[in-house]
Order: sequence, then C-alpha cells, then structure tokens
Amino acid sequence: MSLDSLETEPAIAESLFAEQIEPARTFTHQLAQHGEELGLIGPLELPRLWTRHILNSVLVAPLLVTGARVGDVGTGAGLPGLVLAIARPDVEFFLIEPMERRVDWLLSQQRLLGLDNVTVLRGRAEDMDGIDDLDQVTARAVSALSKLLPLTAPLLRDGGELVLMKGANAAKEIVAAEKVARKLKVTDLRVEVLGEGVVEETTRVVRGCVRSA
Ligand SMILES: C[S@@+](CC[C@H](N)C(=O)[O-])C[C@H]1O[C@@H](n2cnc3c(N)ncnc32)[C@H](O)[C@@H]1O
Repeated sequence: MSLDSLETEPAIAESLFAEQIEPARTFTHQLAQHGEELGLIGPLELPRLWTRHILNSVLVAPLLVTGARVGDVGTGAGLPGLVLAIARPDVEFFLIEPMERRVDWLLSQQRLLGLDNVTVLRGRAEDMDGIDDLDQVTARAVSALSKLLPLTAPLLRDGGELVLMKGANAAKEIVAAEKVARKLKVTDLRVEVLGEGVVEETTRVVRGCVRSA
C-alpha cells in the first residue's frame, strides 16, 4: 500500500513517546502499510493515523502503574495495547483478542518490535479462565460500558482499576451502566479527559475501581 496519505508525524509524538519514539514509528508505519489489507483499520484512517489512533492511545500511558499487570481487552490492531506496551516497557501487558487474524498480527508486531513485556492471549475476555488478578484493564472501541464492564471488571484483582477509552457519550454510558457496575462491585466510575492543551484530539477515559468490601 502507498504511504503517501499517511499523516505526517505530529511534533508532539516525540515528547509523548520519549525514548520509545523509534518503535512507535515502526509500528505506525507497519499499521499504515498492512492495516487496511488485514482489515485492521479503515481506508480513511491513514491521514489521521497518528492523531486519531496512536497519540489517542499513548495518552493513557501515564495512568499505568510501574510494574503493573495490565490487560487490554479487544486489542485488535494494537490499540491501545501495543502502543502502550511500546511506551511503557516497565509494565506487563496481556493483550486479549478473539480473532485469529488479529492475534497473528499482534504476535508478528510483538516479534518485530522485540516487546518482551507482552503476552498475546487468543479468546474472548469472558472466557479467560484463571485471569482475575490484573492490576489494571484497558479497552478501546469494544462496546458500550454496560456491556464492557462484564468483560473487563472480572479480570481485575480486588482494588484493581479500569481505564476504558470512551467517546463523547462517556458520562451517559456511566449512568446507563449503574446497575451492572453495582453488581460487579465497580465503584468510583468517572470520566477524565486526557491531553487537553497538548494534542488536537483529546482522549476520554472512564476510570473506576473494583472493590469487594
Ligand atoms: C472495533 S474493534 C476495536 C479494536 C481496537 N481496540 C481499536 O481501538 O482499534 C473491537 C475489537 O474487540 C474484539 N472483541 C469483541 N468482543 C470481544 C470479547 N468478548 N473479548 C475480547 N475482545 C473482543 C474484536 O475482535 C475487535 O478486535
């Protein structure tokens, strides 16, 4: 595929990725080159690949805790899971994705980038038997919060945290998910906007904790 229409790297990318900028560039180029043919990104995404997808994902990196075990549910093309694994080599990532073709892509990128902080798990989040002790769980563009909470909250240890990337309706989704949140013992659900004054397109996350007592 021609990379002619790939968005020029925004100047802010270098400060957001710091010393990890080179692998971030490699991954972005890989996604630009192969993403459409593999059905990972739409044909209109190249002119906004950095802004809409890569930077949007890396803005979550400062919310992750050093040494944490972090699950990313529905990683797909690698968003945000692989981008975060590039930006945060000090964090251990479990990328959960059911589709074989996407899993193959994630494994190929993990190898290419030499990411030894990544484990790719093939399957649906709700079928991840034996994983219920993660410190933090992320997800992006998987489903509405009321459906996403049952996929993500059970993967967390008591006191673990959800960091779910959401769109403009995030606050409304929290209201709609109140009952399911109570059932799953998810507390303190709130919206945070990341990247204000730093990037053109800010990122919205819903954060919340799982507390059994
Ligand atoms: C719209 S894509 C978003 C992919 C990526 N997170 C992104 O932002 O580009 C949704 C992804 O969630 C995955 N998915 C759907 N249901 C899932 C489940 N129950 N558990 C884990 N992943 C799931 C799909 O296979 C798909 O890759």
